[in-house]
Amino acid sequence: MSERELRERIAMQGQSLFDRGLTAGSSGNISVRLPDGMLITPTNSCLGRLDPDRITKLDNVGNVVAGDKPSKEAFLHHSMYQSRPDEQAIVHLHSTHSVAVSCLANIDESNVLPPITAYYVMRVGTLPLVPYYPPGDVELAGAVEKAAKLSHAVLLSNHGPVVAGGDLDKAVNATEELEETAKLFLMLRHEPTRFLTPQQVQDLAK
Ligand SMILES: O=C(CO)COP(=O)(O)O
Repeated sequence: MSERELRERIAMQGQSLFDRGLTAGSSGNISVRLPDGMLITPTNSCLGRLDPDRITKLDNVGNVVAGDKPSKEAFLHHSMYQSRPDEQAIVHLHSTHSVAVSCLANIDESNVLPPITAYYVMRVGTLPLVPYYPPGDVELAGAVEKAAKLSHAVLLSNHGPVVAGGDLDKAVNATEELEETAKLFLMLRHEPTRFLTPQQVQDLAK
């Protein structure tokens, strides 16, 4: 895809997420890896109303090459790309149910959500919890770099999900699968529940 097409794709996916209530106000950010850097949504922009021409282009060391001031999470996106060399796009949202789960006490911090459905296992798999740091904090980027070595999807404590994918559509689809599974988890939390067995999870990897 050309850089022009990638810019339009980011704007289209941002609008789709916004229109369906998966991102509110000016929360969230999206990036796509380029051979010489990345495209990332500008800071304080509403993902539902992105202007493709104003999406920021950063070079490999984080200098702005084109577009508006970058998202304050540009370091975090950079760190995730460092840990996941095969991933080409990253979505970060403050989607309601994922944020709710990120605030729960007594969860398994090495893998926050149990294997509720096969699709969750296939699209997300493992979800480590990243300790709390303020948005845009360079220590948050460092903690994400560490957690992302374990999975392409991580959950920021009291903040929201960050999900990488082989392309932007895959990153968006995995983020939505995570949000739906967080919703199911909250619905089932106080019910006796059958999760997929370790063998059933293993079979999905074949
Ligand atoms: O979601 C956000 C912070 O986590 C929004 O920050 P930006 O507007 O700088 O992208």
